[in-house]
Amino acid sequence: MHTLRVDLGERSYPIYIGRDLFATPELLAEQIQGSQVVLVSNEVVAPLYADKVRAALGERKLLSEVVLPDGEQHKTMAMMERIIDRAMADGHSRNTTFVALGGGVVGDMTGFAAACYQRGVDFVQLPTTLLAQVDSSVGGKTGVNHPLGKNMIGAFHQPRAVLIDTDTLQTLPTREFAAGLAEVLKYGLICDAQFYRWLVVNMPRLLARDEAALAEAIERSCASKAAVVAADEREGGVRAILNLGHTFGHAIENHQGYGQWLHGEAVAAGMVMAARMSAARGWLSEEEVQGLVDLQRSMELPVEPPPEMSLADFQTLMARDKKVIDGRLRLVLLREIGSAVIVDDASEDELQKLIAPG
Ligand SMILES: NC(=O)c1ccc[n+]([C@@H]2O[C@H](COP(=O)([O-])OP(=O)(O)OC[C@H]3O[C@@H](n4cnc5c(N)ncnc54)[C@H](O)[C@@H]3O)[C@@H](O)[C@H]2O)c1
Ligand SMILES: O=C(O)C(=O)C[C@@H](O)[C@H](O)[C@H](O)COP(=O)(O)O
Ligand SMILES: [Zn+2]
Repeated sequence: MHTLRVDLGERSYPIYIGRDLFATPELLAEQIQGSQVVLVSNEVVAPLYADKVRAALGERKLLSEVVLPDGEQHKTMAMMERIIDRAMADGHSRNTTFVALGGGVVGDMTGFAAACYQRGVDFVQLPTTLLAQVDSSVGGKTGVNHPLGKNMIGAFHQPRAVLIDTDTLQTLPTREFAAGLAEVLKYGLICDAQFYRWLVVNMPRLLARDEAALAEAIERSCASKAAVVAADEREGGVRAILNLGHTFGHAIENHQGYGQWLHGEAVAAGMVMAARMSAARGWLSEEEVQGLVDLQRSMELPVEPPPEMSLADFQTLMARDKKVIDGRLRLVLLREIGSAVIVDDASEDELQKLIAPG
Protein backbone atom coordinates (compact mmCIF):
# COMPACT_ATOMS: atom_id res chain seq x y z
CA MET A 1 0.00 0.00 0.00
CA HIS A 2 1.22 3.53 -0.83
CA THR A 3 0.06 6.60 1.01
CA LEU A 4 -0.06 10.16 -0.32
CA ARG A 5 -1.34 13.21 1.50
CA VAL A 6 -3.35 16.22 0.43
CA ASP A 7 -1.92 19.06 2.49
CA LEU A 8 -4.66 21.49 3.41
CA GLY A 9 -3.97 22.38 7.04
CA GLU A 10 -6.79 21.10 9.26
CA ARG A 11 -8.54 19.68 6.19
CA SER A 12 -5.53 17.52 5.19
CA TYR A 13 -6.23 13.87 4.43
CA PRO A 14 -4.56 10.67 3.26
CA ILE A 15 -4.92 8.89 -0.08
CA TYR A 16 -4.28 5.15 0.31
CA ILE A 17 -3.49 3.26 -2.89
CA GLY A 18 -3.18 -0.51 -3.05
CA ARG A 19 -4.61 -3.90 -3.89
CA ASP A 20 -7.59 -5.30 -2.00
CA LEU A 21 -7.76 -2.29 0.34
CA PHE A 22 -11.45 -2.82 1.05
CA ALA A 23 -10.41 -6.07 2.74
CA THR A 24 -7.39 -4.61 4.57
CA PRO A 25 -8.23 -5.03 8.26
CA GLU A 26 -9.29 -1.86 10.06
CA LEU A 27 -8.19 0.52 7.26
CA LEU A 28 -11.66 1.77 6.38
CA ALA A 29 -13.01 1.60 9.93
CA GLU A 30 -10.11 3.75 11.13
CA GLN A 31 -11.05 6.59 8.79
CA ILE A 32 -14.48 6.96 10.36
CA GLN A 33 -15.11 8.72 13.64
CA GLY A 34 -18.40 7.92 15.33
CA SER A 35 -20.63 4.94 14.85
CA GLN A 36 -23.03 6.18 12.18
CA VAL A 37 -22.51 5.66 8.44
CA VAL A 38 -24.50 6.35 5.28
CA LEU A 39 -23.11 4.14 2.53
CA VAL A 40 -23.93 5.47 -0.94
CA SER A 41 -23.41 3.49 -4.12
CA ASN A 42 -25.25 2.70 -7.33
CA GLU A 43 -27.08 -0.23 -8.88
CA VAL A 44 -23.96 -1.43 -10.78
CA VAL A 45 -21.31 -1.04 -8.09
CA ALA A 46 -23.28 -2.08 -4.99
CA PRO A 47 -23.77 -5.69 -6.12
CA LEU A 48 -20.03 -5.93 -6.84
CA TYR A 49 -18.47 -4.35 -3.76
CA ALA A 50 -21.01 -3.36 -1.07
CA ASP A 51 -20.65 -6.66 0.84
CA LYS A 52 -16.91 -6.18 1.15
CA VAL A 53 -17.30 -2.58 2.25
CA ARG A 54 -20.02 -3.44 4.76
CA ALA A 55 -17.65 -6.01 6.30
CA ALA A 56 -14.81 -3.48 6.36
CA LEU A 57 -17.00 -0.92 8.13
CA GLY A 58 -17.40 -3.31 11.06
CA GLU A 59 -20.14 -3.02 13.67
CA ARG A 60 -22.04 0.28 13.46
CA LYS A 61 -24.84 1.55 15.67
CA LEU A 62 -26.51 2.99 12.60
CA LEU A 63 -25.75 1.95 9.01
CA SER A 64 -27.96 3.22 6.19
CA GLU A 65 -27.55 2.40 2.53
CA VAL A 66 -28.56 4.29 -0.56
CA VAL A 67 -28.37 2.64 -3.98
CA LEU A 68 -28.76 5.23 -6.74
CA PRO A 69 -29.59 4.65 -10.42
CA ASP A 70 -26.53 4.44 -12.67
CA GLY A 71 -25.36 7.15 -15.04
CA GLU A 72 -24.40 10.77 -15.57
CA GLN A 73 -28.02 11.68 -16.38
CA HIS A 74 -28.80 10.89 -12.72
CA LYS A 75 -26.23 13.32 -11.32
CA THR A 76 -29.04 15.59 -10.20
CA MET A 77 -30.43 17.49 -7.22
CA ALA A 78 -33.19 14.87 -6.98
CA MET A 79 -30.66 12.07 -6.42
CA MET A 80 -28.64 14.15 -4.01
CA GLU A 81 -31.86 14.75 -2.05
CA ARG A 82 -32.46 11.01 -1.99
CA ILE A 83 -29.25 10.65 0.03
CA ILE A 84 -30.31 13.41 2.42
CA ASP A 85 -33.81 11.92 2.76
CA ARG A 86 -32.38 8.53 3.76
CA ALA A 87 -30.08 10.10 6.34
CA MET A 88 -32.94 12.14 7.80
CA ALA A 89 -35.43 9.28 7.82
CA ASP A 90 -32.95 7.00 9.60
CA GLY A 91 -32.06 9.64 12.19
CA HIS A 92 -28.39 10.32 11.37
CA SER A 93 -26.86 13.05 13.48
CA ARG A 94 -24.04 15.46 12.74
CA ASN A 95 -21.35 12.93 13.64
CA THR A 96 -22.38 10.58 10.84
CA THR A 97 -20.00 9.81 7.96
CA PHE A 98 -21.13 9.49 4.36
CA VAL A 99 -19.17 6.87 2.40
CA ALA A 100 -19.11 7.10 -1.41
CA LEU A 101 -18.60 3.74 -3.13
CA GLY A 102 -18.46 4.13 -6.92
CA GLY A 103 -17.28 6.32 -9.75
CA GLY A 104 -17.20 10.08 -10.03
CA VAL A 105 -20.96 10.43 -10.25
CA VAL A 106 -21.56 8.72 -6.90
CA GLY A 107 -18.54 10.48 -5.38
CA ASP A 108 -19.56 13.98 -6.50
CA MET A 109 -23.16 13.52 -5.30
CA THR A 110 -22.26 11.91 -1.99
CA GLY A 111 -19.70 14.61 -1.28
CA PHE A 112 -22.28 17.30 -2.04
CA ALA A 113 -24.86 15.63 0.20
CA ALA A 114 -22.21 15.45 2.95
CA ALA A 115 -21.41 19.15 2.46
CA CYS A 116 -25.08 20.06 2.90
CA TYR A 117 -26.33 17.60 5.52
CA GLN A 118 -26.70 19.49 8.77
CA ARG A 119 -24.32 22.09 7.25
CA GLY A 120 -21.57 19.55 6.71
CA VAL A 121 -20.63 16.06 7.83
CA ASP A 122 -17.57 13.90 7.20
CA PHE A 123 -17.25 11.82 4.07
CA VAL A 124 -14.88 9.17 2.77
CA GLN A 125 -14.22 8.34 -0.88
CA LEU A 126 -14.00 4.73 -2.10
CA PRO A 127 -13.49 5.33 -5.84
CA THR A 128 -14.07 2.32 -8.10
CA THR A 129 -13.44 3.76 -11.60
CA LEU A 130 -10.04 4.75 -12.92
CA LEU A 131 -11.35 8.27 -13.44
CA ALA A 132 -12.50 8.55 -9.84
CA GLN A 133 -9.24 7.06 -8.56
CA VAL A 134 -7.01 9.51 -10.42
CA ASP A 135 -9.18 12.60 -10.26
CA SER A 136 -12.68 13.02 -8.82
CA SER A 137 -12.13 11.42 -5.40
CA VAL A 138 -9.31 13.88 -4.63
CA GLY A 139 -9.69 17.62 -4.19
CA GLY A 140 -13.13 18.20 -2.73
CA LYS A 141 -15.06 19.42 -5.77
CA THR A 142 -18.55 18.02 -5.18
CA GLY A 143 -21.84 18.69 -6.90
CA VAL A 144 -24.52 17.85 -9.43
CA ASN A 145 -25.42 18.92 -12.97
CA HIS A 146 -28.06 21.46 -13.96
CA PRO A 147 -29.96 21.01 -17.24
CA LEU A 148 -28.25 24.20 -18.47
CA GLY A 149 -24.74 23.44 -17.26
CA LYS A 150 -22.39 20.79 -15.97
CA ASN A 151 -21.56 20.70 -12.21
CA MET A 152 -23.39 24.00 -11.77
CA ILE A 153 -24.59 23.27 -8.24
CA GLY A 154 -22.11 22.15 -5.64
CA ALA A 155 -19.63 22.90 -2.90
CA PHE A 156 -15.99 22.51 -2.04
CA HIS A 157 -15.97 19.85 0.66
CA GLN A 158 -12.87 17.74 1.25
CA PRO A 159 -13.14 14.05 2.12
CA ARG A 160 -11.60 12.72 5.33
CA ALA A 161 -9.77 10.00 3.39
CA VAL A 162 -9.56 8.40 -0.05
CA LEU A 163 -9.12 4.61 -0.29
CA ILE A 164 -8.14 3.48 -3.77
CA ASP A 165 -8.58 -0.28 -4.06
CA THR A 166 -7.02 -0.93 -7.45
CA ASP A 167 -8.54 -4.43 -7.61
CA THR A 168 -11.91 -2.82 -8.37
CA LEU A 169 -10.58 -1.89 -11.82
CA GLN A 170 -10.78 -5.55 -12.82
CA THR A 171 -14.54 -5.24 -13.35
CA LEU A 172 -14.46 -1.85 -15.09
CA PRO A 173 -15.68 -1.90 -18.73
CA THR A 174 -13.07 -1.02 -21.40
CA ARG A 175 -14.79 2.19 -22.46
CA GLU A 176 -14.89 3.50 -18.86
CA PHE A 177 -11.25 2.52 -18.40
CA ALA A 178 -10.17 4.55 -21.45
CA ALA A 179 -12.22 7.52 -20.26
CA GLY A 180 -10.27 7.43 -16.99
CA LEU A 181 -7.00 7.34 -18.90
CA ALA A 182 -7.98 10.61 -20.57
CA GLU A 183 -7.73 12.39 -17.20
CA VAL A 184 -4.40 10.61 -16.56
CA LEU A 185 -3.11 12.03 -19.84
CA LYS A 186 -4.30 15.46 -18.67
CA TYR A 187 -1.75 15.53 -15.82
CA GLY A 188 1.11 14.84 -18.21
CA LEU A 189 -0.08 17.58 -20.54
CA ILE A 190 -0.63 20.27 -17.91
CA CYS A 191 2.21 19.79 -15.45
CA ASP A 192 4.49 16.81 -16.03
CA ALA A 193 6.19 16.40 -19.42
CA GLN A 194 8.23 13.46 -18.14
CA PHE A 195 5.03 11.66 -17.12
CA TYR A 196 3.53 12.43 -20.55
CA ARG A 197 6.52 10.79 -22.25
CA TRP A 198 6.20 7.83 -19.88
CA LEU A 199 2.51 7.53 -20.84
CA VAL A 200 3.33 7.53 -24.56
CA VAL A 201 5.77 4.64 -24.03
CA ASN A 202 3.66 2.72 -21.53
CA MET A 203 0.18 3.16 -23.02
CA PRO A 204 0.06 -0.43 -24.36
CA ARG A 205 0.82 -1.73 -20.85
CA LEU A 206 -1.84 0.51 -19.35
CA LEU A 207 -4.43 -0.55 -21.91
CA ALA A 208 -3.61 -4.17 -21.03
CA ARG A 209 -4.16 -3.17 -17.37
CA ASP A 210 -0.66 -4.18 -16.38
CA GLU A 211 -0.71 -3.89 -12.57
CA ALA A 212 2.66 -2.21 -12.08
CA ALA A 213 2.03 0.33 -14.84
CA LEU A 214 -1.43 1.11 -13.49
CA ALA A 215 -0.19 1.55 -9.94
CA GLU A 216 2.44 3.99 -11.17
CA ALA A 217 -0.04 5.95 -13.30
CA ILE A 218 -2.54 6.23 -10.44
CA GLU A 219 0.07 7.32 -7.94
CA ARG A 220 1.65 9.93 -10.23
CA SER A 221 -1.79 11.29 -11.15
CA CYS A 222 -2.91 11.57 -7.53
CA ALA A 223 0.39 13.22 -6.60
CA SER A 224 -0.11 15.87 -9.30
CA LYS A 225 -3.72 16.47 -8.31
CA ALA A 226 -2.84 16.68 -4.60
CA ALA A 227 -0.11 19.24 -5.32
CA VAL A 228 -2.36 21.47 -7.42
CA VAL A 229 -5.22 21.29 -4.90
CA ALA A 230 -2.85 22.02 -2.00
CA ALA A 231 -1.64 25.12 -3.87
CA ASP A 232 -5.14 26.43 -4.64
CA GLU A 233 -7.98 24.61 -2.90
CA ARG A 234 -10.89 26.66 -4.26
CA GLU A 235 -9.69 27.44 -7.79
CA GLY A 236 -8.71 31.03 -7.24
CA GLY A 237 -5.86 30.55 -9.71
CA VAL A 238 -3.64 27.61 -10.66
CA ARG A 239 -6.26 24.90 -9.97
CA ALA A 240 -8.02 25.94 -13.18
CA ILE A 241 -5.32 24.05 -15.14
CA LEU A 242 -7.08 20.83 -14.05
CA ASN A 243 -9.81 22.02 -16.43
CA LEU A 244 -7.75 21.39 -19.59
CA GLY A 245 -10.21 20.28 -22.27
CA HIS A 246 -13.16 20.71 -19.90
CA THR A 247 -14.58 23.98 -21.25
CA PHE A 248 -15.11 22.22 -24.58
CA GLY A 249 -15.87 18.87 -22.93
CA HIS A 250 -18.56 20.17 -20.60
CA ALA A 251 -20.22 21.93 -23.55
CA ILE A 252 -20.29 18.59 -25.39
CA GLU A 253 -21.72 16.71 -22.40
CA ASN A 254 -24.42 19.33 -21.87
CA HIS A 255 -25.31 19.51 -25.57
CA GLN A 256 -25.91 15.76 -25.54
CA GLY A 257 -28.11 15.99 -22.45
CA TYR A 258 -25.45 14.11 -20.39
CA GLY A 259 -24.63 10.42 -20.65
CA GLN A 260 -23.91 9.94 -24.38
CA TRP A 261 -20.19 10.59 -24.49
CA LEU A 262 -18.56 9.79 -21.16
CA HIS A 263 -16.99 12.67 -19.25
CA GLY A 264 -13.48 11.42 -20.05
CA GLU A 265 -14.36 11.08 -23.74
CA ALA A 266 -15.69 14.63 -23.94
CA VAL A 267 -12.58 15.88 -22.13
CA ALA A 268 -10.38 13.91 -24.55
CA ALA A 269 -11.95 15.67 -27.54
CA GLY A 270 -11.60 18.96 -25.65
CA MET A 271 -7.91 18.36 -24.96
CA VAL A 272 -7.21 17.92 -28.67
CA MET A 273 -9.15 21.14 -29.36
CA ALA A 274 -7.03 22.94 -26.75
CA ALA A 275 -3.85 21.42 -28.22
CA ARG A 276 -4.84 22.55 -31.73
CA MET A 277 -5.49 26.08 -30.52
CA SER A 278 -2.12 26.04 -28.72
CA ALA A 279 -0.41 24.94 -31.94
CA ALA A 280 -2.16 27.68 -33.91
CA ARG A 281 -0.61 30.16 -31.46
CA GLY A 282 2.82 28.64 -32.07
CA TRP A 283 3.10 27.04 -28.64
CA LEU A 284 2.92 23.37 -29.67
CA SER A 285 4.28 21.87 -32.87
CA GLU A 286 2.03 20.13 -35.39
CA GLU A 287 3.98 16.93 -34.59
CA GLU A 288 3.10 17.26 -30.91
CA VAL A 289 -0.60 17.68 -31.72
CA GLN A 290 -0.45 14.69 -34.07
CA GLY A 291 1.28 12.69 -31.33
CA LEU A 292 -1.59 13.43 -28.95
CA VAL A 293 -4.16 12.56 -31.62
CA ASP A 294 -2.40 9.26 -32.37
CA LEU A 295 -2.13 8.43 -28.68
CA GLN A 296 -5.82 9.14 -28.05
CA ARG A 297 -6.78 7.11 -31.15
CA SER A 298 -4.79 4.18 -29.75
CA MET A 299 -6.93 4.54 -26.61
CA GLU A 300 -10.14 4.65 -28.70
CA LEU A 301 -10.89 8.14 -27.40
CA PRO A 302 -12.50 10.87 -29.53
CA VAL A 303 -10.15 13.37 -31.19
CA GLU A 304 -12.79 15.62 -32.81
CA PRO A 305 -15.85 17.38 -31.42
CA PRO A 306 -19.23 15.82 -32.29
CA PRO A 307 -19.99 16.79 -35.92
CA GLU A 308 -23.49 17.99 -35.05
CA MET A 309 -22.16 20.76 -32.78
CA SER A 310 -21.83 24.21 -34.37
CA LEU A 311 -19.69 27.15 -33.34
CA ALA A 312 -22.82 28.79 -31.94
CA ASP A 313 -23.56 25.70 -29.83
CA PHE A 314 -20.09 25.85 -28.32
CA GLN A 315 -20.25 29.60 -27.77
CA THR A 316 -23.63 29.47 -26.02
CA LEU A 317 -22.66 26.60 -23.76
CA MET A 318 -19.12 27.75 -23.02
CA ALA A 319 -20.43 31.18 -22.01
CA ARG A 320 -21.86 29.40 -18.93
CA ASP A 321 -18.51 27.87 -17.94
CA LYS A 322 -17.61 28.49 -14.30
CA LYS A 323 -14.27 30.00 -15.28
CA VAL A 324 -15.96 32.86 -17.18
CA ILE A 325 -15.24 36.20 -15.50
CA ASP A 326 -17.30 39.27 -16.45
CA GLY A 327 -18.41 37.60 -19.67
CA ARG A 328 -14.86 36.71 -20.75
CA LEU A 329 -14.27 33.10 -21.71
CA ARG A 330 -11.17 31.62 -20.07
CA LEU A 331 -9.55 28.58 -21.63
CA VAL A 332 -6.74 26.32 -20.51
CA LEU A 333 -4.14 25.97 -23.27
CA LEU A 334 -0.65 24.46 -23.45
CA ARG A 335 2.46 26.67 -23.59
CA GLU A 336 4.33 23.43 -24.16
CA ILE A 337 3.78 19.79 -23.25
CA GLY A 338 3.79 19.74 -19.44
CA SER A 339 2.94 23.42 -18.97
CA ALA A 340 -0.58 24.85 -19.01
CA VAL A 341 -1.61 28.48 -19.31
CA ILE A 342 -4.97 30.21 -18.93
CA VAL A 343 -5.98 32.61 -21.68
CA ASP A 344 -8.92 35.01 -21.91
CA ASP A 345 -8.48 36.26 -25.46
CA ALA A 346 -9.74 33.39 -27.63
CA SER A 347 -11.18 34.84 -30.85
CA GLU A 348 -14.20 33.57 -32.77
CA ASP A 349 -11.90 32.79 -35.66
CA GLU A 350 -9.69 30.57 -33.50
CA LEU A 351 -12.72 28.70 -32.17
CA GLN A 352 -14.22 28.28 -35.65
CA LYS A 353 -11.03 26.57 -36.85
CA LEU A 354 -11.35 23.93 -34.12
CA ILE A 355 -14.90 23.10 -34.97
CA ALA A 356 -14.51 22.93 -38.71
CA PRO A 357 -10.76 22.31 -39.14
CA GLY A 358 -9.28 23.35 -42.45
N1 LIG B 1 -14.98 16.15 -8.46
C1 LIG B 1 -14.03 16.16 -9.38
O1 LIG B 1 -12.95 16.71 -9.17
C2 LIG B 1 -14.24 15.44 -10.66
C3 LIG B 1 -13.14 15.13 -11.46
C4 LIG B 1 -13.37 14.41 -12.64
C5 LIG B 1 -14.66 14.02 -12.99
N2 LIG B 1 -15.68 14.33 -12.15
C6 LIG B 1 -17.03 13.85 -12.45
O2 LIG B 1 -17.00 12.43 -12.39
C7 LIG B 1 -18.02 11.91 -13.23
C8 LIG B 1 -17.45 10.82 -14.10
O3 LIG B 1 -16.98 9.79 -13.25
P1 LIG B 1 -16.80 8.30 -13.79
O4 LIG B 1 -16.10 8.33 -15.09
O5 LIG B 1 -16.26 7.52 -12.68
O6 LIG B 1 -18.29 7.89 -14.15
P2 LIG B 1 -19.40 7.05 -13.35
O7 LIG B 1 -19.40 7.40 -11.93
O8 LIG B 1 -20.66 7.21 -14.12
O9 LIG B 1 -18.88 5.56 -13.49
C9 LIG B 1 -18.72 5.02 -14.78
C10 LIG B 1 -19.49 3.70 -14.94
O10 LIG B 1 -18.75 2.64 -14.35
C11 LIG B 1 -19.56 1.92 -13.41
N3 LIG B 1 -18.64 1.43 -12.41
C12 LIG B 1 -18.05 2.10 -11.41
N4 LIG B 1 -17.13 1.34 -10.82
C13 LIG B 1 -17.14 0.15 -11.42
C14 LIG B 1 -16.41 -1.04 -11.27
N5 LIG B 1 -15.40 -1.14 -10.40
N6 LIG B 1 -16.71 -2.10 -12.07
C15 LIG B 1 -17.69 -1.99 -12.99
N7 LIG B 1 -18.40 -0.87 -13.23
C16 LIG B 1 -18.12 0.18 -12.45
C17 LIG B 1 -20.57 2.94 -12.98
O11 LIG B 1 -21.72 2.34 -12.44
C18 LIG B 1 -20.85 3.66 -14.29
O12 LIG B 1 -21.73 2.92 -15.09
C19 LIG B 1 -18.55 13.07 -14.04
O13 LIG B 1 -19.79 13.48 -13.50
C20 LIG B 1 -17.51 14.15 -13.84
O14 LIG B 1 -18.06 15.43 -13.93
C21 LIG B 1 -15.50 15.02 -11.02
O1 LIG C 1 -10.50 19.15 -9.59
C1 LIG C 1 -10.60 20.04 -10.44
O2 LIG C 1 -10.42 21.23 -10.16
C2 LIG C 1 -10.96 19.70 -11.83
O3 LIG C 1 -11.22 20.59 -12.62
C3 LIG C 1 -11.00 18.26 -12.21
C4 LIG C 1 -11.87 17.95 -13.40
O4 LIG C 1 -11.35 16.77 -14.00
C5 LIG C 1 -13.31 17.65 -13.04
O5 LIG C 1 -14.02 17.19 -14.17
C6 LIG C 1 -14.08 18.74 -12.34
O6 LIG C 1 -15.30 18.24 -11.84
C7 LIG C 1 -14.42 19.91 -13.22
O7 LIG C 1 -14.81 20.93 -12.41
P1 LIG C 1 -15.67 22.18 -12.89
O8 LIG C 1 -15.43 23.18 -11.82
O9 LIG C 1 -15.16 22.61 -14.21
O10 LIG C 1 -17.08 21.73 -12.96
ZN1 LIG D 1 -12.74 15.97 -15.47
